[in-house]
Amino acid sequence: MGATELYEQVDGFVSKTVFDTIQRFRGGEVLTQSEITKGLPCVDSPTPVVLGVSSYLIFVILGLTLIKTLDLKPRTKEPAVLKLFVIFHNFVCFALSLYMCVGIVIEAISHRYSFWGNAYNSKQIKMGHLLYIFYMSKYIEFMDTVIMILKRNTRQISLLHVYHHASIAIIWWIISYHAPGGEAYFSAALNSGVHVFMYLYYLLAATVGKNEKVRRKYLWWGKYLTQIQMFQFVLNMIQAYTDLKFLESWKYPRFLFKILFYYMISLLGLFGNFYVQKYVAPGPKQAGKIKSDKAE
Ligand SMILES: CC(C)(COP(=O)(O)OP(=O)(O)OC[C@H]1O[C@@H](n2cnc3c(N)ncnc32)[C@H](O)[C@@H]1OP(=O)(O)O)[C@@H](O)C(=O)NCCC(=O)NCCSC(=O)CC(=O)O
Repeated sequence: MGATELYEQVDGFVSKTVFDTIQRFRGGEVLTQSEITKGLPCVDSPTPVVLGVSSYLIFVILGLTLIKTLDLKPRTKEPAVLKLFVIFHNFVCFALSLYMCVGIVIEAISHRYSFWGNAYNSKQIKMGHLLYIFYMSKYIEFMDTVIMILKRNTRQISLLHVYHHASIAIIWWIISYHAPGGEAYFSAALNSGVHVFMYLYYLLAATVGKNEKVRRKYLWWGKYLTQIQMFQFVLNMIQAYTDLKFLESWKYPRFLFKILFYYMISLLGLFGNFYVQKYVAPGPKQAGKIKSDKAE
């Protein structure tokens, strides 16, 4: 059997399983594809995202196993090529996030969107394309975990991190496939905005090195960044709740609000735990201190 036939067989199986599962979850309603994203790479079928996330998870398991088996400690000084790659990756993600945030906000204003309560409109092609780019950016973000593994920073490869990176790609595949516009604009604009600061933080962290004094000088705001990330999840949760209660069902698919609501609860729980472990549990003197210093 050739590679193409094998892919077709896998695609048939994955597509049937995914579409059947979503249909069951929606009480029998079939998941139709948006005209806007038809034919774009990685969206017509769930197979690319399922294979992408599966490969990502296998890579993480293999990476962690290798680090554990060889008893590798976090690098005290990484090779120059790795440092340059990390800086490049963060700069790309920073610039892309800025582009997506500004682009989505401009589109929302030009279509006279309200803060919440917006209907999906299959004629708003540019908005659909921006949300599709947002979905594709989730593949680029897999590189965050590759960086963590190459740096052997196992403390960073948490359940929170891996769960977030794996699940968000699947959720945004569903949105890109079915309803890339309307109420989804809010999560994408907000998250891109938050990611502008998150990748600026990581860019600075990668640039300033490991000296704790220098880090305190440039990265003191990490704690506030985590608070902003959590506030973002609260806003998404309130949006999902109010839309579930008050939004007419023809405007935006209700099952996506259900997913958003429970997903935000899970992220808030995991981030709450992260916040306590990193900024509260170590005691006030340690707040903001980078844990990796302990590993050196
Ligand atoms: C302040 C945070 C942004 C990051 O917390 P961290 O504990 O990871 O931060 P830290 O201070 O240890 O980060 C510094 C270390 O990260 C390395 N580093 C640099 N660039 C990186 C990148 N792109 N991905 C992962 N690590 C990276 C630096 O070289 C440095 O390593 P060294 O110390 O070796 O020199 C936090 O709020 C947060 O998000 N925590 C959750 C962890 C996480 O996975 N977040 C991202 C996905 S969740 C997400 O994205 C939610 C959202 O949508 O908002």
